[in-house]
Amino acid sequence: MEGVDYLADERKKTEFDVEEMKIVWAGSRHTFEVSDRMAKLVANDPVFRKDDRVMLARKDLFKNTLRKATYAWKRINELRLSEEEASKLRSFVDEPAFTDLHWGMFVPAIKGQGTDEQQKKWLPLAYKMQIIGCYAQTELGHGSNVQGLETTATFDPQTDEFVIHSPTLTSSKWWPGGLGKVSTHGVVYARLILDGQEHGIHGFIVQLRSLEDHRPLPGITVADIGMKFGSGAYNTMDNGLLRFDHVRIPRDQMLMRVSQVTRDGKIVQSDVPRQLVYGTMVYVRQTIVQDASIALSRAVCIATRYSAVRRQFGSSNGGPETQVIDYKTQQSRLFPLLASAYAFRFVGEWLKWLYTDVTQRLQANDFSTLPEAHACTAGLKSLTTSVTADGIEESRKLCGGHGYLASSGLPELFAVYVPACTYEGDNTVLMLQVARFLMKTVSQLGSGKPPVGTISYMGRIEQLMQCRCAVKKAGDWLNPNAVLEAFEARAARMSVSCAQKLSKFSNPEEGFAELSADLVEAAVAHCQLIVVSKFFEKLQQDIPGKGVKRQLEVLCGVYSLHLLHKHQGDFLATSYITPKQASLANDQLRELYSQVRPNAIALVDAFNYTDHYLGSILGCYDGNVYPKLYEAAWRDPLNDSVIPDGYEQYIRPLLKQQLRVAKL
Ligand SMILES: CCC/C=C/C(=O)SCCNC(=O)CCNC(=O)[C@H](O)C(C)(C)COP(=O)([O-])OP(=O)([O-])OC[C@H]1O[C@@H](n2cnc3c(N)ncnc32)[C@H](O)[C@@H]1OP(=O)([O-])[O-]
Ligand SMILES: Cc1cc2nc3c(=O)[nH]c(=O)nc-3n(C[C@H](O)[C@H](O)[C@H](O)COP(=O)(O)OP(=O)(O)OC[C@H]3O[C@@H](n4cnc5c(N)ncnc54)[C@H](O)[C@@H]3O)c2cc1C
Repeated sequence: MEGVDYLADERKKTEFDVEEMKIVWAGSRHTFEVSDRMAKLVANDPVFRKDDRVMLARKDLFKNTLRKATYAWKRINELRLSEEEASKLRSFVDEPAFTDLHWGMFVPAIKGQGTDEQQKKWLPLAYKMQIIGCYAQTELGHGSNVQGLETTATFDPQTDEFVIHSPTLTSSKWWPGGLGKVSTHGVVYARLILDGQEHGIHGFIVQLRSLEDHRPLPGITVADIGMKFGSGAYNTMDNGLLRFDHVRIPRDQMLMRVSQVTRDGKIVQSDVPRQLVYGTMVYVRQTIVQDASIALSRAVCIATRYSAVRRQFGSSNGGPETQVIDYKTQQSRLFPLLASAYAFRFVGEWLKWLYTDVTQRLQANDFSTLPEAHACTAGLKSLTTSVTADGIEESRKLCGGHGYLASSGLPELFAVYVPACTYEGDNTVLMLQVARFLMKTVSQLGSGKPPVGTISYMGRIEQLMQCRCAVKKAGDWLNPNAVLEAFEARAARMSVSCAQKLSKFSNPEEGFAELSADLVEAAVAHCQLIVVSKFFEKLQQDIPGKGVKRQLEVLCGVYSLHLLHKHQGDFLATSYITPKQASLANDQLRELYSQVRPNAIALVDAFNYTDHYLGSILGCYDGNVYPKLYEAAWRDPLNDSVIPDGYEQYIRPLLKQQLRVAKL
């Protein structure tokens, strides 16, 4: 029935002010209002329709994306949207496109690594989209190991130019989004060669296509790399390949904030650390953490609403069957994901602050917090994307068979999301960077330089190595100090144990390689501690609205205790807790699930997602799932005719043959 809210009874159970929770989720009233306005603008515009996407062949799909991206740009200009509004609008269009890389990497690379003069020249062109850019770093043979890139940029002092060249097949650029068919320019990463000597990897602005007819410029070979995982999904993006045959660019197109090359071909290093060449990746990793909470919350919203609609077993006297959300097993799989979505939201908010802080310091030539910013962005990118990718797949399973339908929205969400575990740094490679930072911190303990920021707990290492958990009853696990100490002791002990094992190797690099699996586990423990502690910090803030803070306390409990339960091996092996205390944590967790249950629907309503953005019949706001599934089935092109194409050619002769066999 039109207009009926099938989840109304669920919504009546809510114990908190959902409107206020929407503000908490958005980050501020202003952000909420902008998001809400942009989401509705996109949802109400038929050009942004996306339910047909999985049916389209690649060429049509790509052209459709070009149409939407161009139309979005037109609307942004017509409505004179601010940068914030424009970025929200693009995100609600919800379709990977060349614009993601233009705004998300090309522009930030010029901003972060270009001199003032270079910014003045290139940014206005990019802001007006008079040039379209991509970020061309990865090569066919080299992705994780940036120092292993093979593309060369050789300075020619005769002409005051760099010669960009791809010396081997494996040096072909491979993967950059927007490169395959659209970008006119790229920030290309290459090995700088001056007078026959190598000077490491640097970024160069290179024009790739003519601004007149879009043809590749002389010496440039460029194409799309082909279909990727899933239908629809990331295939809207033209990830590309690119080869250079001695392509010449003016000297001033090397991004020169970190190092400058003079007219006579000498390199001048500024005070800026060389790692700032990697600055765009740090920026994007930070945004990926914020995006993880969005992707996970979408999947959880779908799975939660559908779990309240779906009923299986337990009917007595002809009454309705049990809502699957009432099964404890369903709760123990779903509610930790719900809590993780909120946890990632808050840690993402904090990471954005950290990034802004480090950027301001860098501008004042204070580089002291750069190593921590690198470790936090790398580690949290790795942790949150891994959990989110697994969480989307778990949400699909939580929806049973119907979760496998494209119309559930989950298969496409998964296919679009999973590469986040790989791009911007493979998750294992990034966790090893965190481990390197942890080992360095442990080795410097006692040097008189106290660890600060997210690593400051290491300053209490003696206490953390000796303390024992004081929990006596399940309710004691609700005490934030008990939980924090447990996570700190676990992280500290795992790091120290790795450092002790490492010290037995005469060659530290060999030891690091040998122990790398243990080191990744220690890094994960450290990153989980950051998320838990940032959730507790959020709860210290003034949070208005009836029952809002209480719900967040419950979710924080679910987040931390489900991790404690899942990783109880770590907590037991490091002798911080006893098996009895582990069991009490699990008892408390079960109790918390019961407290989440009546509020579950309202907690996902607080994400404020439109049905358009969710793109899921199972997750639609009114819960009217079955008629919508039935109607959607009829819209499938296969159902355009009763007798399928191919009947005469294949099915009929087959059946005829069966008939002949039967007559024999
Ligand atoms: C929408 C999707 C679009 C996708 C786009 C893409 O995927 S784009 C492509 C994305 N591609 C990728 O993401 C590729 C991933 N790979 C990489 O980022 C690098 O190759 C690496 C970090 C793995 C190794 O780096 P390396 O070989 O240079 O060296 P090393 O390990 O020997 O470390 C030396 C020192 O540098 C430090 N340090 C390192 N990074 C940073 C940083 N960002 N900041 C600050 N510091 C940093 C490190 O801590 C260490 O410090 P220490 O101990 O001396 O005090
Ligand atoms: C959808 C998508 C979009 C992308 N967009 C861009 C873009 O716009 N621009 C761009 O430049 N690049 C882009 N990339 C490339 C991306 O950044 C790389 O794929 C990524 O950095 C991983 O590198 P790799 O492919 O070399 O993986 P590999 O390093 O080859 O990884 C293979 C395996 O080896 C393991 N491994 C590697 N090194 C180590 C180690 N030291 N220790 C232990 N294990 C290790 C990894 O964990 C992984 O299991 C994109 C990739 C994808 C999938």
